[in-house]
Amino acid sequence: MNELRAVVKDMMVEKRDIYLSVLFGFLAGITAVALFASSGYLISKAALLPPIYTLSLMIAFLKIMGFARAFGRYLERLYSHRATFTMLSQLRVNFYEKLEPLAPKIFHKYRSGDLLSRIVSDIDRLQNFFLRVYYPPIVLGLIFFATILFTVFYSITVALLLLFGLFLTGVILPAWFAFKQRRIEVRLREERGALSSEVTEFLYGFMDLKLYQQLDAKEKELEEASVRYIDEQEKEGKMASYHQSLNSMVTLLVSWLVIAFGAYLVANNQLDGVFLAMLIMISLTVFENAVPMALVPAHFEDSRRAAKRLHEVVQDEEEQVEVTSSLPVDQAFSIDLKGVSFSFPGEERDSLKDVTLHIPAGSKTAIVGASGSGKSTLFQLLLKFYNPASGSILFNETPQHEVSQEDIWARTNVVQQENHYFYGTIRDNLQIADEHAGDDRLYEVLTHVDLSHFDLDQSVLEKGENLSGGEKQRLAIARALLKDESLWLLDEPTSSLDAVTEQHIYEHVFQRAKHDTLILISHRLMGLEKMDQIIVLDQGEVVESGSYQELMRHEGYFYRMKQIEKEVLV
Ligand SMILES: Nc1ncnc2c1ncn2[C@@H]1O[C@H](COP(=O)(O)OP(=O)(O)OP(=O)(O)O)[C@@H](O)[C@H]1O
Repeated sequence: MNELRAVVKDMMVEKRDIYLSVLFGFLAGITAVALFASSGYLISKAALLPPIYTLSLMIAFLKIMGFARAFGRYLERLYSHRATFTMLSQLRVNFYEKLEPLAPKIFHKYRSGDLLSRIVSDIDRLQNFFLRVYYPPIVLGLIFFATILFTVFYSITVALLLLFGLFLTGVILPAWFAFKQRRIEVRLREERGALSSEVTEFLYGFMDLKLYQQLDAKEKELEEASVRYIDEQEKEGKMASYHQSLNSMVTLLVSWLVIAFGAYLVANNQLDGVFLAMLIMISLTVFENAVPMALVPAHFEDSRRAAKRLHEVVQDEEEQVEVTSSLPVDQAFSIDLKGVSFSFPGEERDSLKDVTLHIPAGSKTAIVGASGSGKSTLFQLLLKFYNPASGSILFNETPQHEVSQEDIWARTNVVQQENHYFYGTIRDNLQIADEHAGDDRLYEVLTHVDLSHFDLDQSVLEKGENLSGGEKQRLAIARALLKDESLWLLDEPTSSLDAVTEQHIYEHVFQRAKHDTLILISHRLMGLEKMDQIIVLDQGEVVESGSYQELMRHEGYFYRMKQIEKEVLV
C-alpha cells in the first residue's frame, strides 16, 4: 500500500485534471440518470394527456440531458486520460532517476528479462490505477449520493433498495473479488516474469544454443512458459467475467425489487403511479455506473503489485550517502585503498580481502594476477559501482563516499573488458566520449589506434557485430583518448590485438597520460618495465607490489609468473 501512496503522490502533480475528470465523470453519470428518469416520467405523464407546453418542456429537458451526458463523457475521458499520461511520464522520470545510480547492482539482482518487464510493463500497468481504480469509486459514490437524495423525496423504500444495491456492487463484491484476485495475480506475475526472462535468454543466447544444438530444448521451455502464462491469463479473464456477471445480476435484481416494491406502494397509495416508471428507470441507469467497479479489484491488485515490484528495484536508493566533495578538474589525483574488503551481493566469498594500496597522483600502475583474482572488481569499486564492505577508498585524501558517481565517471577514461557499441556510425560511437569533437579530431584519434582506414560514416551494427574483437577494443581506446581526463582505468584494453599494434597504441596512450594517474589491468607481463608500480593480486589479496625491477629481484610470485610466461612463449 505504501508503494501505491507514492504513485498517488506522482499522480497529484496534475491535480486540476484529476478534479476535472471527477467533475465531468459525475456530470456524465448524473445526466444519464436524469435523462432516463425524465423519459420514464415523460411516458407516464404523456398517458395522462397533460398540456402540450408541459410535454414540450420535458422533451427539451430530455434533449439537454442527452447533450450534457455526451459532453460530460467526452470531457471526462479527455481529462482522465490526460491526467494518466502526465502521471505515467512523471512515474517514468522518477523511476529512472532512482534506477540510474543503482546500476549495475541492479543487473546483479535481476535477470535482464525480468528487469525489462518491470521497467516497461509495470509502469504501463500503473496507467490503470487512476483510470480504473482511483477515480471511478469516487464518481460512483457521488452519483449514488445525489440519486439517493433525489429518490428519498419520492420513496424511502426505493432509496434504501438503491443503497443496498450500491453496498453490494460497490463494496461487498469488489472486496470479495479483490481477495480472490490477489492469489491469481501472484501467479500471473510470476509467469509473466518467467516468460519474459526466457524470451530474453532465448534471443541473447540464440547463437550458442544453435551451436550446441540446444535450440529445440530451449524452444520447448519457452513454449511451456508461454502456456503457463496463457493459462493464468485465462483464469484472470474468467474471474473478471464472473465478477461482471454477478454485478449485472445484482443490479437487475435491485431493479426487479424496485418494480415489486414500487407497484406495492402505488397499490397502497403510498406513491403516485406517475413516478413509478421514473424510479425504475433510475434504478436501471444508476447501476450502469457501477459496472466499472467489477474491474476495480483486478486493476487494484495489478497496480499494487506493479508499484511494489518497481519499489523493490529501487529501494536501495535510500542507502545513498550525501555528496559533499568533488574531484579536481584537469589535474591528476592519488588513490588510496585502506583495508578494503568486498564480496558481491549474494556471494559469501570475498572477491577482495583487506586490500591496501597507494597509487600516487600521476603514477602508472599495473595490476596483474590470475584470472578471477579480483582485478576487475577493484575497478568496479573505484568507479563506485559497488561500495566496499569494509575499509575505505580515498581520492586525494577525500573519502570516496563523499564524491558522486557522476563526478568519478566524468573524471575517468575507462576501457572495460567488454564495451558497448551502438547501432549507428563510427562517428556516433566515438562522439559518446566527446559530442563536440569534429571530424578532424575523430580521424586523429582513429589514426592513433591504427584505425585510420575507418570511415566515420561507416555503419556499426548492434553491439558492434560487424567489427572484429580487436577493432572494438581499438574503438574503445579511441573513446578514452577523446575523453582525455586525468584518471585512466584500462582493463585489458589490448587483449585481442597483435603485439605490434598493441605497442604502437600503448606508446601513444602513455604519452597522452604522461601527467595522469593510470591503472592498467594486464594478463600479459611483457612491457611492464616502464610502470612505476606493479600490484600482484591473488584470490582477492595483494600478494606483492613494487616496481618491475624490485619484483624481479624479489623472485616471488610475479617473478614466477614471468618465468612461466617466458616458457609458454618459447
Ligand atoms: N558480478 C559478479 N557477481 C558475483 N561474483 C563475481 C562477479 N564478478 C566477479 N565475480 C567474482 O569475483 C571474483 C573476482 O572477479 P574479477 O572479475 O574481479 O576477476 P579478474 O581478476 O578481473 O579476472 P579476469 O582476469 O578473468 O578478468 C571472481 O571469483 C568472480 O567469480
